[in-house]
Amino acid sequence: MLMIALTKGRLEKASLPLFEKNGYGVEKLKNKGRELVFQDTKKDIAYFLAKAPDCITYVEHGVADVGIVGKDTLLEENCNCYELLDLGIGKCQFIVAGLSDCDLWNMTGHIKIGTKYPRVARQYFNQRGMDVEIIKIEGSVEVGPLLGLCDGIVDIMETGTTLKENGLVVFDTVSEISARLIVNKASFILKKEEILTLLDDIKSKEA
Ligand SMILES: Nc1ncnc2c1ncn2[C@@H]1O[C@H](COP(=O)(O)OP(=O)(O)OP(=O)(O)O)[C@@H](O)[C@H]1O
Ligand SMILES: O=P(O)(O)OC[C@H]1O[C@H](OP(=O)(O)OP(=O)(O)O)[C@H](O)[C@@H]1O
Repeated sequence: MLMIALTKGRLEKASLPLFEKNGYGVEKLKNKGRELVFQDTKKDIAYFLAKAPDCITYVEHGVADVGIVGKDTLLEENCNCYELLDLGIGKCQFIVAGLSDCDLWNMTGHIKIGTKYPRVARQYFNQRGMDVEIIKIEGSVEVGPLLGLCDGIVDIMETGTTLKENGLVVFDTVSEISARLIVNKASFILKKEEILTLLDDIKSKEA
């Protein structure tokens, strides 16, 4: 039996078609209430829903054999597991943004950056040789520069609508993001065949 941790929310919705179109029985996941653990109706697989960093924790501890998590979370958290597949879903970018009248790169003095991803932001600004203060924000990150909490943000952009509607512009792209399939290291030895079958089933057939 394989146990799969799915990131709740956007990635959960984007992952379901990958399973569905390849003969997996995920209808209970599609029509769920508050239930969080589901048995596949066609395969010997169980799925459960968790927040992205918790998916990593469950996979690292071997409670889940496999997880589906965004590259953003993998870059932010230390993940001691195998990243085996780019699923090509949940595509977006890490960007640096701010108000259009802010010249972030030529600012002198104390620079403040708001982000949900302090590690990614710290690494980015360190690489540019910029000493900035990182302020951790849990969501609605675009509000930070608007209200003067910070000069710039490091956040996810998908369509660009949230930035645009809040009067912010992109200063730089940090990296591309998509959902990845991660695997517990011991599971990859003990359940190799099951895992390789899953990988083969759900990897993009167009490639
Ligand atoms: N527009 C987007 N905004 C945020 N994440 C996106 C977007 N598009 C794809 N993703 C991916 O989806 C994952 C989950 O995002 P989602 O918005 O569902 O939850 P979250 O905002 O990270 O957490 P929370 O449950 O606190 O809202 C992200 O980690 C990222 O990999
Ligand atoms: O480029 P867009 O298509 O507008 O998407 C980007 C927005 O989506 C995410 O926020 P989310 O909706 O997850 O809400 P949050 O701010 O509470 O994390 C992200 O943090 C951006 O704010």
